[in-house]
Amino acid sequence: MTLLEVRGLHKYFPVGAGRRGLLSLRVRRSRLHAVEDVSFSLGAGEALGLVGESGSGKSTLASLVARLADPSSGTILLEGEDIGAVPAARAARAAWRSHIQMVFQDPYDSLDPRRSVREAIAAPLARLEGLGGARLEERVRWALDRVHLPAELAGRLPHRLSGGQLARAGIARAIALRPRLLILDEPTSALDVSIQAVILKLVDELRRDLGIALLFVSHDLNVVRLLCQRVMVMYLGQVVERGSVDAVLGRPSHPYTAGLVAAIPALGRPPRTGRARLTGEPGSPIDPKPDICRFETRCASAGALCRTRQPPFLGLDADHGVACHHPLRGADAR
Ligand SMILES: Nc1ncnc2c1ncn2[C@@H]1O[C@H](COP(=O)(O)OP(=O)(O)OP(=O)(O)O)[C@@H](O)[C@H]1O
Repeated sequence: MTLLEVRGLHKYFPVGAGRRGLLSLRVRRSRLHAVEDVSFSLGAGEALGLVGESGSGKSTLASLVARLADPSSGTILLEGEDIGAVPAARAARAAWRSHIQMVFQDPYDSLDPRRSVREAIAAPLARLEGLGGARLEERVRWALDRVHLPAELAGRLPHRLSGGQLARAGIARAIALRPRLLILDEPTSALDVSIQAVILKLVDELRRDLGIALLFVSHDLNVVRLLCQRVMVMYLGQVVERGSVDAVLGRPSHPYTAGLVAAIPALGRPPRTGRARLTGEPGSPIDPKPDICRFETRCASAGALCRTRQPPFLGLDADHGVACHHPLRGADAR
């Protein structure tokens, strides 16, 4: 069953003071294209990884789907209901608010330093579900138990918890509302490597046991491979490749994906070198030329077509698509 459907989502940020054209009376403002024409769907209980270099638009897309920010245009459907049209300021009180929850990189973004863990978990339950008394306490206990956080830590303030305990508390707060979709933005990047693995295992356990779908933002393709069934690769605000983890990371078709995959440090061997290696810097996301492939400046396969037309999104098979005029095939991809 489709839980989430996103169609043609855009997010522009105005930049600079604006310029007046020579022959025009209108002031033209520059725009930063943070998310551009993004479409995807997510099934109930499914995990979708969102990968790409810094600045590719992952966090902006996550915050649009979490309805913490308003899209410039496009549609976001949750179980068929159009939640994208509700302004973010009102979304906080919407009936579907508890169905989508976000876990941030820094637990302090969701845990008030002056509130105990118990209060942090209880507040949204009281506000959104009107829970109180024994039922509220029972749900708080349930959430703590699900994330394996000892009940005796519930009275502590966030600064008296370890990094791993804080991460668990942030997840407990989100799952206490029994969401259908959990959005995790680099949830473990602030943690020690040994604790990261434990927290990721916990997230996977919650997805399996509670049937929560995950939108998982990460720099780390190894983590996405372990945790997700599907993956979406972003470059300068656009989705350049999408599909099952096996297809996209096993047989990448976009030269950019191939570059990211080649850079994965596998156990016991250094990152690959050669054709697939990513070099150069991404172009500017401010007022990008409309008729040009965004990756053209870094692409070894770029030709005349790439400099005159944006590549359309092509379906390669049932669950694998790529936006490239010259997709890689077979051995090219490695
Ligand atoms: N509030 C904002 N105002 C202006 N520009 C913004 C704003 N938020 C993000 N951007 C810009 O939008 C683009 C996408 O940023 P975003 O944070 O979504 O990328 P990201 O892929 O999540 O990067 P990272 O992995 O570093 O978090 C960047 O160019 C960024 O500078």
